[in-house]
Amino acid sequence: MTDKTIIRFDNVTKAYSGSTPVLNKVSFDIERGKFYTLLGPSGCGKTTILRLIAGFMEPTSGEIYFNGKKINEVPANERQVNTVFQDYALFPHLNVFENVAFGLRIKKIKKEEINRRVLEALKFVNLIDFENREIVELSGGQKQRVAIARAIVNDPEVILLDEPLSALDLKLRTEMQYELRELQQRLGKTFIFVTHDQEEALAMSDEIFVMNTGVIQQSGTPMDIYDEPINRFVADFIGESNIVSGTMISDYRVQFGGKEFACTDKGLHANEKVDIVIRPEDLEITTIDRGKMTVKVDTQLFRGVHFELSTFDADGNEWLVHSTKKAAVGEEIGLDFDEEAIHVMRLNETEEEFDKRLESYGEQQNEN
Ligand SMILES: Nc1ncnc2c1ncn2[C@@H]1O[C@H](COP(=O)(O)OP(=O)(O)OP(=O)(O)O)[C@@H](O)[C@H]1O
Repeated sequence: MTDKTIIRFDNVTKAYSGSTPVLNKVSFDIERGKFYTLLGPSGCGKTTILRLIAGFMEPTSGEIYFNGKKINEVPANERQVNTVFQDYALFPHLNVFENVAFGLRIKKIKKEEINRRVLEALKFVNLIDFENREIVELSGGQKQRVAIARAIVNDPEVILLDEPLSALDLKLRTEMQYELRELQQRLGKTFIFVTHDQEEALAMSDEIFVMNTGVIQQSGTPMDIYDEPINRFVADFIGESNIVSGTMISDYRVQFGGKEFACTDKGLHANEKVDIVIRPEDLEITTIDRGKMTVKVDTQLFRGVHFELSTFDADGNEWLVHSTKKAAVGEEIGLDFDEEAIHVMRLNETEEEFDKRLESYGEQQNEN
């Protein structure tokens, strides 16, 4: 734990009413002032983590710390945390001002201070002049902003956002992604954002926790996770990937698709079974004699910035290719790629082991 740590989960398990745990020994640190995203498929436990942070329930085992103090049993209204819910949870019978003022009125704060704080919060979310509007008179994006104003008016240290953009159409959703990120930076508060949309997570976050079935599979910056996925699940969930099985031959040599290739990985056992990832944009179309691999083009789509090809090697492995060059359907082509494009993933490696292994590659580079 460092001075910057605001929330710590230490081996937190949560089981609802005696059933199998929906969170299984989850540990992580959240630093002050950063934008975090919990990313994962439906039912993996993202909302459960938010509820535990908010204090809507207690963990079955493990400890939760806030600013270094254990808060497992601290009630929700005594935590420095506010939540923005998926459906906004606004009061339809109150206008915009009263929706934002609601929590402050309950706390019996003076009228002048309520006025000042509500108007300040509305200004923050660009809703000045909207204070007398009824909720039904607002667009989806405006309702969203009222919900955010209602969270920030309490001046919490942490704001939790549970899929807050999922009800918006694609265009507004993209606009709100910029807006939320910018708002977080202006406020300088810690945001913990839940989504199952990987593009949203990559675009908005300082740090992403990729979750599956109650555990965090990998945490890191968007680029770290995209460039160095820890396993098949993460590689498949974040961006598009070509994933095949392979065998390590020796340090810096790996075999897949019936051929041997140079790679940048070391420290694995000879003959160790591994998974291989190559991103579609790292594959270049070339002639068969220049290619490291020969594949047959099955389909080709024009995607505006690139062509998207589905190709197959002789072993029947599919290789997706994103390229500015085009090929002909049915044609045999060569695929070229750098050795850095090959990501070797150990089977069942823990995040700690994985990080250590990658660090050792860095040390090697520094020595050279
Ligand atoms: N109150 C509850 N009682 C029993 N089981 C629950 C309860 N709330 C959630 N669950 C179960 O716990 C698991 C995790 O739920 P959670 O809401 O945390 O997932 P999620 O990742 O947020 O999913 P989604 O993206 O669909 O919201 C799910 O299998 C869900 O059915």
